[in-house]
Amino acid sequence: MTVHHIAQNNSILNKFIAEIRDVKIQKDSLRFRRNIERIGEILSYELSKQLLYKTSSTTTPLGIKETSFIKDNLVIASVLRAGLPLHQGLLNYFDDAENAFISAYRHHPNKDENFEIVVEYFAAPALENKIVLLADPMLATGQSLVAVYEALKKHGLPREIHIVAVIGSQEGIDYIGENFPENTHLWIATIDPSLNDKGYIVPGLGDAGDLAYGTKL
Ligand SMILES: O=P(O)(O)OC[C@H]1O[C@H](OP(=O)(O)OP(=O)(O)O)[C@H](O)[C@@H]1O
Ligand SMILES: O=c1cc[nH]c(=O)[nH]1
Ligand SMILES: [Mg+2]
Repeated sequence: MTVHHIAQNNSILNKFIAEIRDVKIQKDSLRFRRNIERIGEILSYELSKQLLYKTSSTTTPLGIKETSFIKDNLVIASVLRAGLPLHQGLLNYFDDAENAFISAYRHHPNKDENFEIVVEYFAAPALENKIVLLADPMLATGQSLVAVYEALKKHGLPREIHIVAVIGSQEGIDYIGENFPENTHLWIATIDPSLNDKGYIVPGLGDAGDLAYGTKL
C-alpha cells in the first residue's frame, strides 16, 4: 500500500483539520460537516494526480483545445455515517463517478470495550475493473475498512482502491496495509500517534459520526 500523508506539507488543509479537532469549533455541526467536505475536496485534487488520463478535444467558440480527462470509471464508496460529508467532498470534484454506500458500526456484544464490526446496508454498482475511492474520515483500528472491503469484493474486484481518510492512527494504517491489495493507495490528511483503550484515535477529534449527525442510542 502507498501512503500519501497530505498534511506533511503545510497548506490551508491544516486549518480545516484543526477546526474539526477543536473542542469549541467542532460543536458547530454545520461547520464540522463542511470542513470534512472541504478536506474531501483537497484529497480529491491530490489523488486526481495519480489517476490515468486520456486526451480528447474541447471545442471553444474560437477553436479546439486538446484536454486530458480521467480515463477510468470511478466509484465513490463511503462508510455510513461519518463517511457522508467526505463522500460529498469527493463527489463535488469527481461529479460523474458512480456511488456506493455501506454501513459499518461497532457492536459491543458484552457492553464492554470489545467490539465487532457489523456491515448491514450495502448499495453498490458493479465494481469489476473500476477504480474505487473508499471514503471514511476516521481510520482507527482499521477494522471497519477491512470489513467493508470484504463486502465490496462480492460486487467484483476493483482494478485499484484509493482509501480516502481524514485522521488515521499508525496502528490502523499498518492493519489495512496488511489486509488490502498491494496496489492500494491511502490518501490521508493526517496521522496521529495512538489509540485509547476504546479504540479512539488520540488526540483525534472524538466521534466523527456523532459530531456530524448527533448522538445515537
Ligand atoms: O477503524 P475502526 O476502528 O474500525 O473505526 C473507524 C470507524 O469508526 C467510525 O464509525 P462509527 O463506528 O463511529 O460509526 P458512525 O459513523 O455511525 O458514528 C468511523 O467513521 C469508522 O467507520
Ligand atoms: O477516534 C475515532 C475512532 C472511531 N470513530 C470515530 O469517530 N473516532
Ligand atoms: Mg461514530
